[in-house]
Amino acid sequence: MSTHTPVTVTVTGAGGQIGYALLFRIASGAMFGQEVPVRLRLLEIPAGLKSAEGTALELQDCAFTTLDSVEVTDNAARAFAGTNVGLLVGARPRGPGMERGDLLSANGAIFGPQGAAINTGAADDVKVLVVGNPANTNALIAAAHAPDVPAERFTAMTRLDHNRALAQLAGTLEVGVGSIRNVVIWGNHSASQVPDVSHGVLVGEDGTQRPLPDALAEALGGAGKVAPWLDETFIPRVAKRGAEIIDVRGSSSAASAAAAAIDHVRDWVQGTAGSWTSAAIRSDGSYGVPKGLVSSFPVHARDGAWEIQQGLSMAADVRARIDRSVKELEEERDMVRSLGLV
Ligand SMILES: NC(=O)c1ccc[n+]([C@@H]2O[C@H](COP(=O)([O-])OP(=O)(O)OC[C@H]3O[C@@H](n4cnc5c(N)ncnc54)[C@H](O)[C@@H]3O)[C@@H](O)[C@H]2O)c1
Ligand SMILES: O=C(O)C[C@H](O)C(=O)O
Repeated sequence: MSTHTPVTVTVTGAGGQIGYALLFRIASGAMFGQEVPVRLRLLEIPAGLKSAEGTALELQDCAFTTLDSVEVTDNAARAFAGTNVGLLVGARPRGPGMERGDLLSANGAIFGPQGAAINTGAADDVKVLVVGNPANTNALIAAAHAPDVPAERFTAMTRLDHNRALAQLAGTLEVGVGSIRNVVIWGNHSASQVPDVSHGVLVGEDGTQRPLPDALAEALGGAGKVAPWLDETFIPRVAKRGAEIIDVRGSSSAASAAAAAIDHVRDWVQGTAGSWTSAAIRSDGSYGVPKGLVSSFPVHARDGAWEIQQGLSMAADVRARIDRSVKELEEERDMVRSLGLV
């Protein structure tokens, strides 16, 4: 029997498709390791309760040694009482004829009350990852309703975009994903996001490091081919991968989103051991991103806190792309402000 204190994890939208891909991995120890028991709280709306209850039955049947308990509820206060990690997955999808303002307003009605429930009842060390879209601005809304929780504990997921970038690069370079380091996703989790390879390195089997742009030049057949490949192939492929998955699969990414959520929280809790990754976190004004916006940065984690990797140089085209993505985040923030949601 484990001597570790159990971690309480709340997953909203637990009856949905990401929930189904996520909960079994959390329960089996993928997020906190094999020594840490997990107490799961599954939050759904009444229409989703049956599905979540079915998932809870299956979780029980897995007999995971790391699973302490599972509770299903449609009551946010109950779901977040004492929670250490909140995974806010359930969101209102964009319906036919719905404008961006309608979508933000519908999500404000979800993330505002959930932020308030976290404020009232969550554990002092609570960490929140927002997955439900529009993730960055939903995180902003939730944080605004939790004035007693440090705002930097509300993060949004761009790890899936980061992982997609690694996979595209690994395919092009014909190397394993594990040999690619220091790729960054900047900005919003939307088509305006900025996948940036300019600081990337390729680590050889003997530990030698090579700038990623040089490795790409060799793979693509010349240094002059890198910029067009980044502009016309790599960046749009990564930024629009969500739409590609929806097109091919008939519904949005689920298992890859769940895997990215595991990566994000595992790194946040356990640390990144010197390397960096990407996460949307509250801006402290770094890299000219207005303070308070939840934007994706190159980050590393230490002692349970994200830190922005500082001092990276930036080419003019990367800067211009980041400015466009940040402008979109500012527009979303202004819209939720005008709706009284933050
Ligand atoms: N950030 C990312 O990289 C990323 C990647 C993939 C998907 N997403 C987003 O994640 C969200 C969930 O995707 P999915 O495929 O699981 O959707 P889904 O429709 O299968 O499941 C969503 C679930 O949320 C529930 N729900 C709705 N409102 C709720 C509320 N107030 N409280 C609790 N539960 C609520 C629904 O009943 C449903 O069961 C979507 O917004 C999707 O766009 C984000
Ligand atoms: O792109 C989407 O609409 C779904 C999700 O955010 C994704 O990136 O897969």
